[in-house]
Amino acid sequence: MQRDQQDPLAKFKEEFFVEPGTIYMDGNSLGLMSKRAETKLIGLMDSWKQFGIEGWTEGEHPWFTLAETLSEKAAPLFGAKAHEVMVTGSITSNIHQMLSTVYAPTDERFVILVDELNFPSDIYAVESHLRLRGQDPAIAMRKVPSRDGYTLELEDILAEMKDDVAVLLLPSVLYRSGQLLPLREITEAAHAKGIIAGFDLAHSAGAMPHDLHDEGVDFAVWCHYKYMNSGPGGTGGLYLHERHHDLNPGIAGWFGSDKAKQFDMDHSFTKAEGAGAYQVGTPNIFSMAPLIGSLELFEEAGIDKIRSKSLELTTMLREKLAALVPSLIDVTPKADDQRGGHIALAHPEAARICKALKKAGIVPDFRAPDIIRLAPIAFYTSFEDVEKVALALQDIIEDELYKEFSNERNVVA
Ligand SMILES: Cc1ncc(COP(=O)(O)O)c(C=O)c1O
Ligand SMILES: Nc1c(O)cccc1C(=O)C[C@H](N)C(=O)O
Repeated sequence: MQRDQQDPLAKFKEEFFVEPGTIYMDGNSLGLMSKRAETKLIGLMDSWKQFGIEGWTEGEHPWFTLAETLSEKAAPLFGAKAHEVMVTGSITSNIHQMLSTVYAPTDERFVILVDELNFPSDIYAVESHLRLRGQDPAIAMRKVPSRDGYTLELEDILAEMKDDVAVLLLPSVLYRSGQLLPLREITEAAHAKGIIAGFDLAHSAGAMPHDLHDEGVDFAVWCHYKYMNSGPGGTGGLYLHERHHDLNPGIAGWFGSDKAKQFDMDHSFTKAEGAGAYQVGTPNIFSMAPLIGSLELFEEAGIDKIRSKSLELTTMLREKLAALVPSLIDVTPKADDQRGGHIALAHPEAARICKALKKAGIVPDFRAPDIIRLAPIAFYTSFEDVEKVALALQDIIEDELYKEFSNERNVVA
């Protein structure tokens, strides 16, 4: 296809292990392995083999400073200063860390604002955090309602920013519909009301550029295993605006120490400067290793080019589907600046349509109750792949090929 020939990112497909005969559209949940990720993972296992304990300070990527080195390289993807980002933890553990650090409830201001469509783990984290602080989540957690069950209105978010709200935690991109929220407007409105603004970037990290520092965002958390292809359980990330760096970590551990002091083994904690302070225990070195390779690819491809290609791929997909399969209801917002890297299609038979897609060699995912998510990934999806997916969906729905499957979800996707 001509568009593939003109695509400046087409060459990156061969950097990835794409199973022959399949089209992988689930990189919004778990990105594929790249050859460089594999090489770096093997490289770090080799340094364990070769150096033993000395691997902390020897080898191509010494483990003691690996998280800091990766954070510096990742920071530009988030529009953050190097010392505002830390590769550590998981989204959920980082939510606990950030709330334990910035949430300072008073009798007047104690509510954490989330939304009705928020990812369950974020809700569980907020509820359990509130309980630990002696708050009743039924009162101290408030949810912005959704009018249509798929998206949020800015107006409704702003309306919930009442005087008793201390912190808000919203997604950048909603995991089901793919709606991208306006982080700058939300943050500015939150600050005008004295509210700390935090975001879960799970579905925007690696899919688009961010501007966290200039937007004034207070904190953010994300994972690297989706668009950043760091592998299942790959170490996550957090951002804390430098204006908060005087705060002691709510959950402290020795890897949050000033590195020069850490091995003094002193019982008084000397906090690292910057976001490094919010690390806890020993970093999961092998769960970070793939990210060394992934970040090289991001540096070479450029996040702006990745975002443009992603928008072109998703535009093509939804235009073709609108023409070929009108019974699929595209619930992702139309405007480019209001959507992330995947598109969400609602259909009453969604669970079994996904199973039929898998039988046809296409990997989507299903999210209850009725959503098919499709994420063409700039690094490894071609325009030709997108066309094939649209045609396969047309066959599956027109010929009712999905009827050979039960309309129940699988365990994971
Ligand atoms: C928006 C969102 N938040 C949180 C999570 C869970 O994050 P983790 O399991 O890395 O803590 C996910 C995905 O699993 C997610 O999509
Ligand atoms: N984190 C995941 C996992 O550990 C297993 C399976 C899937 C996931 C996911 O990331 C799901 C994803 N956050 C979603 O948007 O549904």
